[in-house]
Amino acid sequence: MSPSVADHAQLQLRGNPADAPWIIQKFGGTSLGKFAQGIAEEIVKPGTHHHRIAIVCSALSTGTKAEGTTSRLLRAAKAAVKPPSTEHEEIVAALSRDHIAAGETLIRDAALLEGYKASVEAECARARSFLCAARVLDEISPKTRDIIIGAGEKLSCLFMTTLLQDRGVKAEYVNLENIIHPASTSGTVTQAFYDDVAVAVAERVLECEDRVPVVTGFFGTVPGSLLAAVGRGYTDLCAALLAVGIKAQELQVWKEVDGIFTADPRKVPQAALIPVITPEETAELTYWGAEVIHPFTMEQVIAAKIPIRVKNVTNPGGHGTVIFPADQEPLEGRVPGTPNGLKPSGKRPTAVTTKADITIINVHSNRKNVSHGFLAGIFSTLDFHQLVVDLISTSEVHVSMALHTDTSARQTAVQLAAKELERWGTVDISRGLSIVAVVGRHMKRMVGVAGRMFQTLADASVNIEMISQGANEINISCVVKEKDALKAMTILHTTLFLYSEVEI
Ligand SMILES: Nc1ncnc2c1ncn2[C@@H]1O[C@H](COP(=O)(O)OP(=O)(O)O)[C@@H](O)[C@H]1O
Ligand SMILES: N[C@@H](CC(=O)OP(=O)(O)O)C(=O)O
Repeated sequence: MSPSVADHAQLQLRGNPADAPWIIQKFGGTSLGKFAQGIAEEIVKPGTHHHRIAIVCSALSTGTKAEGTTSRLLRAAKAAVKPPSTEHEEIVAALSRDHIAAGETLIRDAALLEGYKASVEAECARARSFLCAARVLDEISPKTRDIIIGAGEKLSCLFMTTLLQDRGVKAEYVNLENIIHPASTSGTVTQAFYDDVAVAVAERVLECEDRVPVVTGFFGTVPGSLLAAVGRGYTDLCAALLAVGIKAQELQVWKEVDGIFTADPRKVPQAALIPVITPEETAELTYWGAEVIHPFTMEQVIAAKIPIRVKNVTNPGGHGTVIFPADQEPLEGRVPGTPNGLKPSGKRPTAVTTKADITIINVHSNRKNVSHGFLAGIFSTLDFHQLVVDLISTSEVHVSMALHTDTSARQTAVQLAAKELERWGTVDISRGLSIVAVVGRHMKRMVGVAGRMFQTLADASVNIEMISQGANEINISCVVKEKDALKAMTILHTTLFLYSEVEI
């Protein structure tokens, strides 16, 4: 029997080449919202020439993450249990409209478009039914909230699957909503749990055969809840688990920057792209404000000796930044595209970064208490208020702590904690501060970085409120007034990154 027109069209589609190495590509919400066409035509499709590609998608955002689908679904979940608000219904209707509009703009094939629209409507109807159930029950469990936010990744993957098919790629929608067995969703999140998820996700992806898997970065209701256990940015972790389970050659995290820079390129135009960086340095940078990658992601992938490459959706030909330990060989041969191997030259700090919304709490002991209970008492108070200390500097009778107070809840918690801390002595609070951190693995063997850092800030009349060096010796941080942070970062970048240091 000769193939039908539809079969013929299917035969023309490009799929994954048999037995080629796997590359996992993770796309964030804003990249998908703004560059879906480029991702399909210039990244995924050409990727299948030499590799098997699986893509992991986050939920669409057209502007900032705060206005994106996940944030809107979280708002809907809140509104559902706050009658008489009908905001949840309006949000779901708007999400349906937005996803259908995205499809109408880019999907050319009428039949594919119709099928896509029906799937969007079905998915939105399902989200609506969970929200209505929450309204009736007058409560929303963490698991229900997980299911509701998961609709975001399902919608974006339905969109990307159809778009890829429309552009001649054999693609398969892979919904991981039920990938975790219900029996394992009680208890706590352990490494063994992540190992099981990695295996299950890889098995599901292998079922796609030559079709390019389009995988929901949402991977089901994890023990406790996804938001509590992993937090926002969980699609990075999902991509990491897939890369580990399938033994990928590389995990690519696609951003709207060329990779990791010596400073935030939006703020410091002279910042340079870092070709290779270690996971420890990346973790420090991420912690101090460079929003590059979810920290758990690195742990999982690096333990499996798989390099991570950060690349730019608007510059697919760029080398990007490879994250890999300096002293290891990757699982699958050399890291492709790193001419100097994994050991970049130059004995300078790697990067400088800042973190805003910092508050310092100073506690001066009244010496009426024995010093051994002093620190324990302070930390139990902070723990009670769920406050995390970013930096600490201490003597026997004086403690300064820098805390991230980016939400009004945290600001209130600091206020309450400070009141309670008065039992230990005099307490004062300084607000409106930023952390400035210099990070680099070579700093362990360099003399003079700290000296030059503080001299540079003094020369620029930047007042330093607090100083701290990380125990791993690859970061030196200080706290400055928020209004001085950009000046501090720029001047440190210019001074510390221009001169080589003396190695000891
Ligand atoms: N050292 C750094 N290198 C690269 N990006 C950085 C750095 N510090 C801060 N950033 C910022 O992190 C963001 C990461 O890229 P983006 O694609 O916008 O993130 P996401 O996909 O997580 O929304 C960029 O906006 C960039 O300005
Ligand atoms: N969509 C989810 C998960 C995620 O990973 O997001 P992104 O990849 O866009 O940072 C969120 O907004 O938290």
